Amino acid sequence: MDRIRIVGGTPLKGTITIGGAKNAALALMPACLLTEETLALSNLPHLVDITTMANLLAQHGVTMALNGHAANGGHTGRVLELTAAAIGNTTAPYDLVRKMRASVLVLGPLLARCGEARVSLPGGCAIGTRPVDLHLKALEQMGARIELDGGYIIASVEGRLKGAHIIFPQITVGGTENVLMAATLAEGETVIANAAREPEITDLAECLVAMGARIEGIGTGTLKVQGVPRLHGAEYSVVPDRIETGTYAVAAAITRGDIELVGARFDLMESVNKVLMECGVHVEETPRGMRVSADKGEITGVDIMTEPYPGFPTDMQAQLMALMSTARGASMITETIFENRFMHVPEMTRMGARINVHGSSAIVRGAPKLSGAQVMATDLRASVSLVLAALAAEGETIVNRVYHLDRGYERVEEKLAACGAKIERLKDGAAE
Ligand SMILES: CC(=O)N[C@H]1[C@@H](OP(=O)(O)OP(=O)(O)OC[C@H]2O[C@@H](n3ccc(=O)[nH]c3=O)[C@H](O)[C@@H]2O)O[C@H](CO)[C@@H](O)[C@@H]1O
Ligand SMILES: C=C(OP(=O)(O)O)C(=O)O
Repeated sequence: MDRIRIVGGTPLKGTITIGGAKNAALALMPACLLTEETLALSNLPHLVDITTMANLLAQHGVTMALNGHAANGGHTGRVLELTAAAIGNTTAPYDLVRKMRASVLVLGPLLARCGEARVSLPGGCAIGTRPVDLHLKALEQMGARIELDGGYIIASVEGRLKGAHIIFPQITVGGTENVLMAATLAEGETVIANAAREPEITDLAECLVAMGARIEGIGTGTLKVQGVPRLHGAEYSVVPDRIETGTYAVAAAITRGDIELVGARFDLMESVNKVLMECGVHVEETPRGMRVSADKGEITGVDIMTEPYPGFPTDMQAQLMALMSTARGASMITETIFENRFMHVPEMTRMGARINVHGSSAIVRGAPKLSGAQVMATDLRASVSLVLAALAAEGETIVNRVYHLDRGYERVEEKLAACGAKIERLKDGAAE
């Protein structure tokens, strides 16, 4: 298994280009199942999770053409044409779903288009149990019959799904996406109240509108969808990744460097930027994106609580914890979305970070210095938080189990090395 070797201590300086958002792309790709025409997605990131979703869609009968790297509004990224002319298979098998939980996003579209779907239940993962009960209850409200059998969700509906008034008891990003896609082809009006407002949902809703869906309230907590009998093809560009942006913003801050994040959407970064500025990081919008810099010794501890958008994202919690580990003073980081998202703590502690976890909160006391160590990555954002800590640490760090990182970060070592980081990938079997 590949590992990453980092020798820390260099302030990072330069530019990093931000790619398309993994979590937007993973919702946009299954939307192709809603029409027999072609959905062309540009600014698609080159990530393992995207390949997994492409493999899943291919076995449902989707044909795909990848049109290489294309310039797209200043961003780089690939264009993928997805055509679900005929859906030959409505089963999403365990082997693909277990690799990536977002696979469950084929459920709503398959049910709406084909009247049936058999989707493996995604299991829990390192960050929590992550049930999909709210997705299923909402689809049942829309007239679907749902049974669980042999680890599979078996869903069917006679005729079309029916519009319904859905009130999510808890904000769910995936649940909102599944129901939103299903509702576009349902009979009548669906209201989704307490809908998630993440920019990735706005991206999905705008793409669905480009495909002929009728959706009101985009970007708000109440989505109103008038179902239509069919959708058509469209061309759509994936929104830049706000979590990748935030991660590299922390790379600039933690190394007390200066990086311009080209292609970043400044307007989507409000909660993250507010925290960065509160702890003394300089953040400014530039014509090409945003610039993040920090001076030596300047960062102070701040308290953070993760919340649904527009609050501080759980997907940035581990990265901020790495930064707080190098800050002056203490900070309290409270995780409210997932019950087990502090898996990075013991590994950061091995690098000299001073962190105590009490239930859903972690108290971080800034350490005078972090030191390089062998560490193990447990999930995607935990992995990158260890890379960030390593960039600031004295000496050498080896991050093991790098495959988590490749799920969500494109060419991470190349992007960081271009800003002066001493970082290399040790290929499976290579000497340390
Ligand atoms: C591919 C993708 O976009 N992943 C993101 C998505 O995950 P995902 O869509 O899985 O996250 P949700 O917003 O659904 O989960 C939020 C919370 O609700 C709970 N829940 C959710 C659904 C359900 O039916 N029942 C239930 O109890 C979950 O266990 C979790 O505690 O949003 C998360 C929250 O911003 C992000 O961290 C993930 O990166
Ligand atoms: C938790 C994440 O992804 P997923 O929902 O695919 O596990 C993430 O992107 O941080």
